[in-house]
Amino acid sequence: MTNRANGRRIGLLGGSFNPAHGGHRRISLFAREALGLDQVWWLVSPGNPLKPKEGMAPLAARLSSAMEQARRAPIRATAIERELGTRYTVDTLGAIQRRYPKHDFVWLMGSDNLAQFHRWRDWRGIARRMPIAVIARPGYDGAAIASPAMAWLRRYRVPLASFANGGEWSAPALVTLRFDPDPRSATAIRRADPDWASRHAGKTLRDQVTHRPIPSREETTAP
Ligand SMILES: Nc1ncnc2c1ncn2[C@@H]1O[C@H](COP(=O)(O)OP(=O)(O)OP(=O)(O)O)[C@@H](O)[C@H]1O
Ligand SMILES: O=C(O)c1ccc[n+]([C@@H]2O[C@H](COP(=O)([O-])O)[C@@H](O)[C@H]2O)c1
Repeated sequence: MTNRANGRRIGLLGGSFNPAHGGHRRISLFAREALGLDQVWWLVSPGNPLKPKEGMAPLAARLSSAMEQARRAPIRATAIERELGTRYTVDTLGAIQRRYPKHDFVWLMGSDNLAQFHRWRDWRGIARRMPIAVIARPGYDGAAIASPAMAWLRRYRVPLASFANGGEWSAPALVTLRFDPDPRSATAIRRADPDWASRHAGKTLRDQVTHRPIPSREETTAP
């Protein structure tokens, strides 16, 4: 991967991770390889502004499941939004870029999120902050292509090669990653195990013995 003095190429995957699953791991490793990233950081959200709180396990439980899924991979599970005090992605990304000015970031998301991206706060502002890579997801690709956000974003589409060759990144830029789509979802896991959230209802971040704080400023070591 890249070998620049301090800066690294980082993919950011935000999500509820309620719970994390093998699909998150697989798409992260796929995106890392395809885009030539050093690491992927998972931003386990304290609360998606568009999702109901009902059925949402505590952050500590979701972070714990994310750490489990990220094991022995160049993936770092974080609760960075809790630490930064941000709720909206546009604010989170600004704060991360200020904290890590030497890193290059790319926002990763599944095509289900692109389909409703136009409902996110200042979504064009997000696209202007960093490139976006969208990962195909079974059942959502049609809606993503026809989405209001895509009507604006499509003019910024770039070929995968422009990312992978280690060249300069600019934004807005949209790259679509096509691979053997992964049908796994947290919804399916919760359906199969409806008590998942309630079993973890009392967990707090303090219980999280394995909780590691977010990477220190300009940290360069792999997780
Ligand atoms: N199987 C998958 N294929 C492609 N993208 C995925 C997949 N699973 C999750 N993602 C993406 O990972 C990010 C975080 O997803 P999230 O934590 O909401 O999991 P989820 O499985 O989509 O959950 P839920 O079913 O509760 O909506 C989102 O950008 C989502 O699109
Ligand atoms: O900023 C917003 O307006 C916004 C609205 C909806 C979702 N998001 C982010 O989208 C990411 C994916 O969320 P989720 O719940 O679909 O996994 C997560 O990082 C959320 O914080 C952000």
